[in-house]
Amino acid sequence: MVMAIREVDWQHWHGEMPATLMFVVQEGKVLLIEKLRGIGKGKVNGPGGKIDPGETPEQCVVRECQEELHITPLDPVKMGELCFAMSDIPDIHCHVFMATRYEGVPTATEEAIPLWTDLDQIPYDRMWEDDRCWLAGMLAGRKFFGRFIFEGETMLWHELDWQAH
Ligand SMILES: Nc1nc2c([nH]c(=O)n2[C@H]2C[C@H](O)[C@@H](COP(=O)(O)OP(=O)(O)OP(=O)(O)O)O2)c(=O)[nH]1
Repeated sequence: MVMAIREVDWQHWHGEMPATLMFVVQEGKVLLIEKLRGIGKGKVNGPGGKIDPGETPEQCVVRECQEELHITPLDPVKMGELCFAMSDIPDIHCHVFMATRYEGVPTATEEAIPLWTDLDQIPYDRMWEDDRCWLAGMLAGRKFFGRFIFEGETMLWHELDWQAH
C-alpha cells in the first residue's frame, strides 16, 4: 500500500502547539531524559514541553527543566526550530536550545528520568525518528531549521536547512 503524504502549505503553516527542547552538554556528555508522560512518552529526548500562554520559548525551556529534572540551565542558546506537521495531534513548532552550564542536581521526577549520555552513544533507536537528522549536527554546534511530516510516529518527509557559518 502506498501512503499518501499529507499536503502541507509551509508558506502559511502555523504550529498550533509551540514547544521547546533543551540539550545540556558537559564534558563530552549530553543530558537526555526518559520521558515518562506527555507527547513522546516512553521515548528518550531532551527535557522540554509546551509553551504556556504569555511565556517566551526561553522562559518555557528553563521552567520545563526545573519541573522535569530540578535543574536550571544557565544562558540557554537557541540552536534551531523544528516544524512538525502531525497526523493525529496538533502541529508542533519546537524551539531547540543548548546550554553548557546549569544549577541544581539532575533528579528523577514523575515526568522524567535523567540520562547522562556519551555524545557518541546517543540512543537514536529510542528517540523520535527525526532526531537522527539534526541532533548530531546541533551537538557539533550547527544551527538549523527543519520541517517534518509525520503519520503517527512515522516520519514521511523532511527538509532541513543548516545555517551557513
Ligand atoms: N526530539 C524531538 N522532540 C519532539 C518531537 N516531537 C515533539 O513534540 N517533541 C517534543 C517537543 C516537546 O518538548 C515535547 C512535547 O511536549 P510535552 O507533551 O512534553 O509537553 P508538556 O511537558 O508541557 O506536557 P504535559 O504532559 O505537561 O501536558 O516533545 C520530535 O520529533 N523530536
